[in-house]
Amino acid sequence: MGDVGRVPVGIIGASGYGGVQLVRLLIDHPGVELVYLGGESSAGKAFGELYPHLNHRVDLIIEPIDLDQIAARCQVVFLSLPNGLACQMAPALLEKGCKVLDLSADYRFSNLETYENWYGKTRSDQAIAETAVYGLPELYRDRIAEAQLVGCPGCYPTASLLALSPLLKQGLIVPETAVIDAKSGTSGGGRQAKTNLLLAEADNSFAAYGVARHRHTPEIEQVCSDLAGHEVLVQFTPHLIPMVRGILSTVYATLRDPGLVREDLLTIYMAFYRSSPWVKILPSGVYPQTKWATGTNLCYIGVEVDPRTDRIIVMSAIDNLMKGQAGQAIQCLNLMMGWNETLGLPQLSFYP
Ligand SMILES: NC(=O)C1=CN([C@@H]2O[C@H](COP(=O)(O)OP(=O)(O)OC[C@H]3O[C@@H](n4cnc5c(N)ncnc54)[C@H](OP(=O)(O)O)[C@@H]3O)[C@@H](O)[C@H]2O)C=CC1
Ligand SMILES: CC(=O)N[C@@H](CCC(=O)OP(=O)(O)O)C(=O)O
Repeated sequence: MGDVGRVPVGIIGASGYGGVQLVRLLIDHPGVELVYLGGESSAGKAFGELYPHLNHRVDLIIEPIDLDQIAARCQVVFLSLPNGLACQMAPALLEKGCKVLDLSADYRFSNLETYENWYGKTRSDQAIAETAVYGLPELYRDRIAEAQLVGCPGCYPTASLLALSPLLKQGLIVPETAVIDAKSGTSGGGRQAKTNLLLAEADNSFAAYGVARHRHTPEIEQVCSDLAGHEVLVQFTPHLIPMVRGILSTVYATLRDPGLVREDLLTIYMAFYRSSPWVKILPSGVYPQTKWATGTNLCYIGVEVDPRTDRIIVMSAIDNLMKGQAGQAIQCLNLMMGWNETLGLPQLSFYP
């Protein structure tokens, strides 16, 4: 068991990019003790052997996955696994009373038919999926605080939804006109070897992929529909850019009231995110850069209006492994445990 007062926490999938980012954050988190790391091909290796720069801080061995044992040792379990595995593990952990935060797509959809159609996997745990809360704190803070199971958002949906939410919630745009043009660094694809993520393939190159069919589209649409109060379809195009960390999402939409100017919209965004410590609305005329967010859980948002087209253009920048993944999962953990949303997350920001 963990130290008195500290919550014992485990990570399944500790060797991956999400896993190592969780480890780096959790070893300095004052509320938790990291007691278990699990994996498949890495099982049996010392974590410090895989990540020597953390050897002096982490003396855990990556263990094979025994759910009974994990539940006996951990109060909270992070699942940082490829899609389709969390749904095989979460039910047993939940039944034994663990709180579960899943970083994959398995528990992001309330309707599993959508998941099955887009992810090509069959599921039989609709009842459990319905208990899961979508882990975007800026929209679902109260529900996350009560949840036993959180389905953490994808990286593109996080950046894109934070840009779109104030507009949808207040009916300021025609939802169907939303076009999302997003760019990600290569770490978004995970640590496993993939040809398109090799330096020789990705460097000095910039291209769209998954055009008109990327699986983050229905995830973004689910939340947009929730905010708009009716079914909304959006156009989402992701791009791979030659950098390691970061996402820049640029969102275009037609304003319902063509009289709105940039300053009006900035006031609306600032009010919407007034109680959200991890969203920074940039001053008038300043647009976000991905490097400002690197290593932080921050989402930077810049807003512009084009009076010639009556379109709003919103730009959001995050670190895909932080606000887009591990950092956001810890923000959710903080809410689930009744702690301050910022606990254990680095405050450093490159923009004042
Ligand atoms: N990278 C990103 O920017 C983001 C990723 N996500 C999602 O988070 C999840 C983790 O992503 P990421 O960290 O990038 O992935 P990685 O490919 O870097 O890591 C995957 C992890 O899963 C483990 N694993 C794979 N197969 C099995 C198995 N059969 N049983 C047990 N463990 C297994 C691996 O362990 P081992 O090495 O031991 O085999 C490894 O630790 C994914 O669902 C991803 O889609 C979400 C938001 C952003
Ligand atoms: C650059 C890159 O490959 N990015 C990943 C998105 C990572 C992510 O958030 O995926 P999940 O929804 O599976 O969690 C992709 O487009 O598949």
